[in-house]
Amino acid sequence: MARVSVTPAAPAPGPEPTAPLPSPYLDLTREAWAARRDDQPLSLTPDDIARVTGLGDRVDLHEVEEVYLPLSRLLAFYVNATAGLHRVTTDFLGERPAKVPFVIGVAGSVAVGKSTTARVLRELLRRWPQTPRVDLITTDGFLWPNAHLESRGLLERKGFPESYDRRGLLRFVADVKSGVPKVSAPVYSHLSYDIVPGAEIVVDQPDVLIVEGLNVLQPATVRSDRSTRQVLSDYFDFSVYVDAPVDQLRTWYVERFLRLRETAFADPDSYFHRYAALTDDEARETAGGIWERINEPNLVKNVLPTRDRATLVLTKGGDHKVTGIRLRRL
Ligand SMILES: Nc1ncnc2c1ncn2[C@@H]1O[C@H](COP(=O)(O)OP(=O)(O)O)[C@@H](O)[C@H]1O
Ligand SMILES: CC(C)(COP(=O)(O)O)[C@@H](O)C(=O)NCCC(=O)O
Repeated sequence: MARVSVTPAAPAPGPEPTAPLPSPYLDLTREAWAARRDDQPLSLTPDDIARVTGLGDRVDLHEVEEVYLPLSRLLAFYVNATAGLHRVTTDFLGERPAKVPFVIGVAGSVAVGKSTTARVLRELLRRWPQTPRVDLITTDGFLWPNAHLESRGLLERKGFPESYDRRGLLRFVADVKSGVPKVSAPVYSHLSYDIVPGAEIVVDQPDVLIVEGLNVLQPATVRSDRSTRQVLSDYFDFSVYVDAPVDQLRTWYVERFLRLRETAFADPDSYFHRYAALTDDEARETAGGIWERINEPNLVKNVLPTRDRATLVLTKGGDHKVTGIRLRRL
């Protein structure tokens, strides 16, 4: 009888199944990133910078030159490349080319500097010849009104995914992306701490739409029938996550609260007018309490887990200076 000898199969080539996956990101130092500016002249004056920053804080000019200008250069390349992709798709389909806005999401914690980043990017992108019309919306406009939140026990959950009209937000971005003219969004007021009845912001076929908010990179939730929903980031061509250590974020939140006490809260119409009379210690305690009850749990549970979905992560150290940049390349 013939003897059958069985040789053990050679191990499959490639890494062990348990080996870590390659990182989709390239990590750049601030210096390496700044060099990517490639002699692009700075097109913002100190007055322009002052205009785009919140609460009277100035964004350092070097910061704009070394971090945000190279980012706007990369974005200008992406805008051109994405327009090229649309052209080949419409050619393939035999359709007439239509103008499609380039959509950028800006995510991160409360107080990390999302609004400031988004406003600086808007000013820089407006200066590139292919993107003169840049619109910016913040997702707080899609928070449910206080009365609705209160009736569902969600007033202490402002900023959590369930506190937003997610369908309304998705429809808004989908409409803008598909070229619908004059798409309107509701408006939130930090003064009244509520949606402003009847107010709206209208977005009319811009070259670029920046969508800034805590939860813009939220993944799809699975429905009971196991189908997944569309999500906002399906409509993003690029996304930025602004990151900083949690302790630092708490400090920025409390500092901003102390400044608001002297500015916005001092207004008798402010929802938080009662905070204007707090002493420094009381204000620190109140702000720390809001941070610990609402903003930090939301950061840890809902916002931070979305960081790895961003195209680019800007990591900040103290003074809001960007210390490192991660760019998705896979
Ligand atoms: N790049 C920056 N340089 C200096 N200050 C900044 C910078 N980014 C944000 N800030 C300040 O930090 C605070 C929080 O920024 P903001 O953009 O309002 O945060 P968010 O929109 O994430 O809540 C504000 O007082 C703002 O002026
Ligand atoms: C309005 C916010 C939910 C941020 O909303 P976003 O624009 O990121 O959608 C947040 O700034 C906020 O007010 N949070 C409630 C707790 C607090 O007062 O800090």
